[in-house]
Amino acid sequence: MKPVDAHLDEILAAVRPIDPAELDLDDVLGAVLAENVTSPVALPPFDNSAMDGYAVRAADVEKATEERPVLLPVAADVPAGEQAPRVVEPGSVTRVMTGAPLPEGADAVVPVEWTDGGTVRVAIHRPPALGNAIRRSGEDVRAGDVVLTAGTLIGPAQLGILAGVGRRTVRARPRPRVLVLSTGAELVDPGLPLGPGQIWESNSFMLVASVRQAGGEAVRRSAVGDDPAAFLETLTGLLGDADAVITSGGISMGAYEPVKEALTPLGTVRFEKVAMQPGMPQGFGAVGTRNTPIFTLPGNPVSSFVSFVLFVRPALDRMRGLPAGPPRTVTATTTEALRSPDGRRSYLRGVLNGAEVAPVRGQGSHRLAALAGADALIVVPERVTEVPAGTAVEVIPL
Ligand SMILES: Nc1nc2c(c(=O)[nH]1)N[C@H]1C(S)=C(S)[C@@H](COP(=O)(O)OP(=O)(O)OC[C@H]3O[C@@H](n4cnc5c(N)ncnc54)[C@H](O)[C@@H]3O)O[C@H]1N2
Ligand code: MOO
Repeated sequence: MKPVDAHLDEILAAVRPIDPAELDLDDVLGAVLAENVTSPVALPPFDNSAMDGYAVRAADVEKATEERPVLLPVAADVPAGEQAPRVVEPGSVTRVMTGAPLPEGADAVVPVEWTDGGTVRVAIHRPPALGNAIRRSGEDVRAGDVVLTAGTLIGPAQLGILAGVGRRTVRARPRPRVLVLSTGAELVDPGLPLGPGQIWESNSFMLVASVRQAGGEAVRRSAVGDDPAAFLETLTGLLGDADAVITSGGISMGAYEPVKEALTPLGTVRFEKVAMQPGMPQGFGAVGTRNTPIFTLPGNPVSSFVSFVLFVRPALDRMRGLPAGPPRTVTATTTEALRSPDGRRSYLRGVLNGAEVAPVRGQGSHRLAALAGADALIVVPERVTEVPAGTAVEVIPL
């Protein structure tokens, strides 16, 4: 059987980062920057007030106390968005709002809470320190500074600074578009009634969610029947400009294996057994004129889920231009004894609790409810068949 690591290596060697494109800011959440972004201006662009209050010359109000407030005329009023009067003359103040430009000569802002809030004259009853509540031009970013580097994953905060430096579009690798197809004549869409021998289709929902969580966009097509020709037609029809395809089911040793039967003659998808439990039957290759990578995952729901974590997720990372490799593991102590088949690496579902991990009840690869109660995969190496309680094990947090 093929080792897990060899299968992942083969996949990572075959998939390439998606070409960058000029993307609108509204479409870049989850994309990965393909340029260094510099700021054309300083941020803040001008000295401005950090509080609603009064721009003053600190020396004018240094003697202010609760008992003896200093009374000064309000010479001007500057809301945010207005240009400041050129200068605040000694012995007067300018009323300012948060974000308003500071008038020349002002060296402190007195928050309105330290005053009587006057608009013609103001009584200030507490002296500000020099520079109080002033945000200096360029203290966040200087003009020409690189604010984000190529390879950065764009999240909400990164979107904030892109907009903050005035960018409407950026060059970035878009999120991979993934077509998700599930196969099986026994499958019925949730929401519809079940007939005899039928079950509700769950893999396509789980895999679409996995794709989205992994930073991709997904298109779902559930319950393609068990006819290889119909499967191939559906695949070809939906392939379009997808960056990757995931299928579930139809790849093992049964009499009706539409995915395997449809794709094997193409010669571009390899079906093999990978030394793991669950998820032993695997297929990977390329389809269509654009050599779109295809992952044919086993139909058992837990097998599909684990295969995504081990193989598809790293591949999507590579396609996004992010560092890609096996899932991150932590070490924990198992609270119970574990069993694993000889020659296969097990990924047992478990619950991680600090430095301890407990396997969930029900390790069968059809046990969706048990999977839903887990938040980690406990890794048992190929040659290990029994792990006593209290042993340190590697764990993949989910
Ligand atoms: N004789 C053998 N039988 C099986 C072997 C084997 O080596 N020899 N391998 C077993 C293993 S391991 C797995 S995993 C499965 C993989 O089978 P397929 O990928 O062909 O999947 P199916 O046969 O279509 O389905 C398996 C199982 O999962 C249920 N299923 C499938 N798709 C969905 C879905 N979208 N939503 C919910 N449930 C789904 C399906 O009803 C079956 O119960 O093969 C073993 N057999
Ligand atoms: O390898 Mo299968 O994936 O056990 O259920």
